[in-house]
Amino acid sequence: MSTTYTLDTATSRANPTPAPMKRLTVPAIRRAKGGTPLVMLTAYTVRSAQLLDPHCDMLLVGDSLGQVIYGLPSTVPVTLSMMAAHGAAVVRGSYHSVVVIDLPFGSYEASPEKAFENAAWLLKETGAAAVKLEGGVAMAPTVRFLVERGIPVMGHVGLTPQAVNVLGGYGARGRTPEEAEKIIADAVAVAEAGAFSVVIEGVVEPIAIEITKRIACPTIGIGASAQCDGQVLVGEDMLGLFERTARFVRRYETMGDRIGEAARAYAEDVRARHFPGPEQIYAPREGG
Ligand SMILES: Nc1nc(=O)c2c([nH]1)NC[C@@H]1CN(c3ccc(C(=O)N[C@@H](CCC(=O)O)C(=O)O)cc3)CN21
Ligand SMILES: CC(C)C(=O)C(=O)O
Ligand SMILES: [Mg+2]
Repeated sequence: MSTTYTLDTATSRANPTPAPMKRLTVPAIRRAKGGTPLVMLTAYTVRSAQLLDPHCDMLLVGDSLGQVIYGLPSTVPVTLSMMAAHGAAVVRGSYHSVVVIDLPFGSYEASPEKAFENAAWLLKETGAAAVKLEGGVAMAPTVRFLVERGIPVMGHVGLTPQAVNVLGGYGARGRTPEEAEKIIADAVAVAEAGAFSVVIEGVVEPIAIEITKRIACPTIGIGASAQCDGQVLVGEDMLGLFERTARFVRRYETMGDRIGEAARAYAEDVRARHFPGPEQIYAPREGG
C-alpha cells in the first residue's frame, strides 16, 4: 500500500494549495485483503498524525485516548466531543492515511438510528473517512444501517475494551471452544453486514487465523496474529510513552525516558543559571 501515491492536481478557490498526494480510500483498504499487511497506528494529536501518517495506511483516532491522553481508568467515560476534538486534529495533521475514528461507548449501542446520527456528526466535525465500533452479532444490523447510508464501518471483535465491565478485565479472549466460536461468529456477522475491515483484539492466535480465512475484508490484529491482513498498535505504547502496556505491545522507542532526560537537563540549566544563554536573549534596541 505504500506505492499507491498518486498526484492530485485538483485546484480550487476553496483548496488553492492541494496536498501533493491523494489520500488512500476505504475501498483501497478493502482491496488490500491478502496482500502486503496493512499498517495502522493510533494518533490523537496533530503532531503525532504528521509524524506517523507517511508510514501508515490508516490512522486510528482510538478511544484509548481516554487512558493515554486523559488518564481515565477505561474507555467507558470517553465522550463524542473528546473524539471530535482529537479526530479533527488528526485529519489536519495527515494527508495520506485513511483516518478512522472510534465511536465512544454509549454513542451507538441503543439503536442503528442513534448510531447513524452520532457517526454522521463525528464525520462532519472531523473529516474522518470511517468509524469503528465494538461488537459482533448484536451490532451487525447497526453496521449494515450505517454502511447502506454512506458511513464506512470498521468492526472490532474479541477483547472489546468498552465492555470491560462485562468482561471483567483485559485478559485474552477465546480460550474455551464456546468463546472461540462466539468471536468467530461475531467477526463473520460484522463482515457480512458490510464492515470494510475488522479489528481482532486480544484473542488466541488460531481464532485470528480462522477469521482471517473466513471473512472477505481485511483483518487488523492487535494481540492476535501476524497472519492477520494488517496490524494496529497504540502509538504511545509503541513509542514508550505509556507505562502500563499489554503483552501484545512491542516498544520501538523509549520516548518517555528521553523526555524525562530532556526535562532533567533543562531543570539543571535553569537552576545553574545556564539557561537562557546568549542565543536566547534579546539585545537592547539598537541605536537607542
Ligand atoms: N495505551 C493503551 N493501549 C491499548 O492497547 C489500549 C488502551 N490503551 N486502552 C483501551 C484498550 C485497553 N487495552 C488493554 C489494556 C490492558 C491490557 C492488559 O493489561 N493485558 C494483560 C493481561 C491482563 C489480564 O490477563 O487480565 C497482558 O499482559 O497482556 C490489554 C489491553 C487495549 N487498549
Ligand atoms: C487499540 C485500538 C484497536 C483501539 O480501539 C483504540 O486505540 O482505541
Ligand atoms: Mg478503541
